Amino acid sequence: MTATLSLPAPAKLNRMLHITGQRADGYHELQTLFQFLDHGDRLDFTLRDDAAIHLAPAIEGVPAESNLIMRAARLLSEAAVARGQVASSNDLPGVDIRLKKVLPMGGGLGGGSSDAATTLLALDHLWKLELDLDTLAELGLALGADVPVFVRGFSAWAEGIGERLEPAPLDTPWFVVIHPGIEVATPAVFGHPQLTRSSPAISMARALQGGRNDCEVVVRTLYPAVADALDWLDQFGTARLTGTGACVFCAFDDARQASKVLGRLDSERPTWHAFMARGCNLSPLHAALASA
Ligand SMILES: C[C@](O)(CO)[C@H](O)COP(=O)(O)OP(=O)(O)OC[C@H]1O[C@@H](n2ccc(N)nc2=O)[C@H](O)[C@@H]1O
Ligand SMILES: Nc1ncnc2c1ncn2[C@@H]1O[C@H](COP(=O)(O)OP(=O)(O)OP(=O)(O)O)[C@@H](O)[C@H]1O
Repeated sequence: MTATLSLPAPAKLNRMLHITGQRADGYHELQTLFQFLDHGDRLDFTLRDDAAIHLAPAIEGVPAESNLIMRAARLLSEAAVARGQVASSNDLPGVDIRLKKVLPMGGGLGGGSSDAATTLLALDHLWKLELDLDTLAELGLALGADVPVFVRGFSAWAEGIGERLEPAPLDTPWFVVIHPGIEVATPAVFGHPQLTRSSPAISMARALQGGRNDCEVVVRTLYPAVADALDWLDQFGTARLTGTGACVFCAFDDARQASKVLGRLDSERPTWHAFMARGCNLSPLHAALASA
């Protein structure tokens, strides 16, 4: 009998995001609070009798070899070879990976990064490599700045480019998340001359009291649809951008309030995609793996 490991790849929100500097290689130094949502993609992993790695269905516009899932699988198999755990990647069993894509791409919800982290942890488990989370997070960082937090699996205060992580005791409200139907190019935002790059560094305790997203001003200018979504959601509380957008979110004390706002969206802005989800401080991926 072939066993399938079915795991979530949750979304993240940046509850706040300050840009405190820029490194010599062009990457920006951030201070951000990451929190997971109980909403995201799902990946099924089934071992094969040969050594091939297959992913289906394909994501339109993303060639298989550029898909972060395939890149994560290859990176992990190369690491197993480099560490002498197997002589060649052909000695590892192949795997069929099925992706149920739920999260919008270029949405600031970290979907691709989360898929990559789920793949690293799933294949580490199925290939019985037993790499520790430090090693997997370091491998993940090579795939994207947001991968380490998904590998580690706890809500976090992040510094550096997102790789220095400390657990953060965040509240766990319900969120309404709106995707205004456009894709934001992260490099266009980080490359913009008007981006704030010199916010003073603050403590995590201060950030937990509330903060802004420094990308918001530039994203509002470049993408009027995002500005519209922020302004609409601001009627109900404090609307924020996650990452570099395009998604915006607002926190609510209970599910009833969140669902009322979703109802208003249906009638007032039927072309936007939106969902509600609960914030969680332990990643649903780690919760699922603990019982795998
Ligand atoms: C904005 C955040 O979503 C916050 O969580 C992330 O920092 C972005 O992470 P990501 O989408 O995984 O981004 P990456 O794929 O690593 O980087 C995309 C591009 O954005 C720019 N970039 C990204 C992250 C960062 N801290 N500084 C940057 O300047 C770089 O030009 C980079 O080439
Ligand atoms: N498995 C994947 N899922 C989504 N995007 C992928 C995947 N693999 C590669 N990509 C590429 O990565 C890009 C960014 O996708 P992603 O969904 O991670 O954006 P994002 O939510 O804005 O991420 P972040 O919050 O990390 O900036 C996509 O436009 C796509 O070209």
